[in-house]
Amino acid sequence: MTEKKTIVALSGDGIGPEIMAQALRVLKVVAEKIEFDYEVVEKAFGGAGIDQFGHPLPEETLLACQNSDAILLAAIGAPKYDNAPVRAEQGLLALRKALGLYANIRPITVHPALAHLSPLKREVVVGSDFVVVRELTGGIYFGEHTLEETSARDVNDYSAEEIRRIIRKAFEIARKRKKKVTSVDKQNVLATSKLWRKIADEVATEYPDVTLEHQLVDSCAMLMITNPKKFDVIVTENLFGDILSDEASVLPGSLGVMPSASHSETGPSLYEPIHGSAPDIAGQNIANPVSMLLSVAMLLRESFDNEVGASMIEQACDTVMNEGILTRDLGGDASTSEFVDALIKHL
Ligand SMILES: NC(=O)C1=CN([C@@H]2O[C@H](COP(=O)(O)OP(=O)(O)OC[C@H]3O[C@@H](n4cnc5c(N)ncnc54)[C@H](O)[C@@H]3O)[C@@H](O)[C@H]2O)C=CC1
Ligand SMILES: CC(C)CC(=O)C(=O)O
Ligand SMILES: [Mg+2]
Repeated sequence: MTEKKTIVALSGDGIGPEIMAQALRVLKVVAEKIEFDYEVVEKAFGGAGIDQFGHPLPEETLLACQNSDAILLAAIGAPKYDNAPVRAEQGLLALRKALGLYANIRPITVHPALAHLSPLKREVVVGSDFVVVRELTGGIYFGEHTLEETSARDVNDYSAEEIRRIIRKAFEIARKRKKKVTSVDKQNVLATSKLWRKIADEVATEYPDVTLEHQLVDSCAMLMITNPKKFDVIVTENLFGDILSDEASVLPGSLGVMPSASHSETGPSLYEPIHGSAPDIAGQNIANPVSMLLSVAMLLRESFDNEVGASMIEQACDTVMNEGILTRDLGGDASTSEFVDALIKHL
């Protein structure tokens, strides 16, 4: 008998609880088929943490995450917490830091049968298949922030070691793919980027089988939607990775189909859609659950080495979308739960 695994579920805010409920429904069905023994521990986080405990990362939530085998997060943040003494987003940054989740992996693929869902030309998107490796626990999001009446300051800080480990991670991923790393920076202006580029060149010598190219972030943003097939693994700092990966969602057609995994050096990994809590559509059962479902697939594959369960979910998502059952963000009229009802029939 295999040991029971503990998955912490952080539903958070906005569409978070709706898409988490559907993800757990799917996980239950898949787990029965693949004989995956697990328990779900649900904890308050983000705005929900502020409501219940006065803090976006309550102590018991952090403890449960630290003691888990994997963490599934939906999304946090809502306008009502924007002027709270501690914002919901601070809980997310604090959790990433506390768990040492330095490597955020955001895969982007466009299935040929689903290329029509992209606003971009078919010949541009078909065959796009790359990964954004975003540094997640350093940079400007974690530097000092000062806000005064007539001035403001945010510090962008990176140590050589922080850069080295994320670049190495990108090379390791590239080694198992098309063996190309594009390191994205703004070294024509920023000191942090000059260090970033130097370390990337150093790390490249450890991986003679992988090609390294450098790209400035502004032109990278353009290339990502004019020539996305040129990319295999993009590695970049926290802020740039945040922005570029949301931009990349234009390729498959919606933020609602974009999953991610965040890894530390030793502890549990966290899986979450790249999108936020979408307050504009919360509570209506119309959010696209695919990003959340694909995050569950990544969890099964990467934390539990369960390729069968992961592929089952991924293929079912593709099949249902290919049948034209789509949520509104992709031009359809299926509700969140109708999409998942259809998906469960394909499992
Ligand atoms: N990891 C997280 O929990 C993140 C939280 N946030 C927070 O989310 C809140 C809202 O931020 P926004 O800038 O509006 O970004 P957002 O990603 O929540 O929404 C941007 C747009 O995409 C749509 N969208 C997002 N996910 C969707 C889905 N699954 N299905 C269909 N449409 C979807 C939304 O309706 C909205 O029009 C803020 O408080 C922000 O700080 C933002 C990004 C990540
Ligand atoms: C609080 C933000 C850094 C969340 C976000 O936009 C993200 O991680 O993609
Ligand atoms: Mg983001």
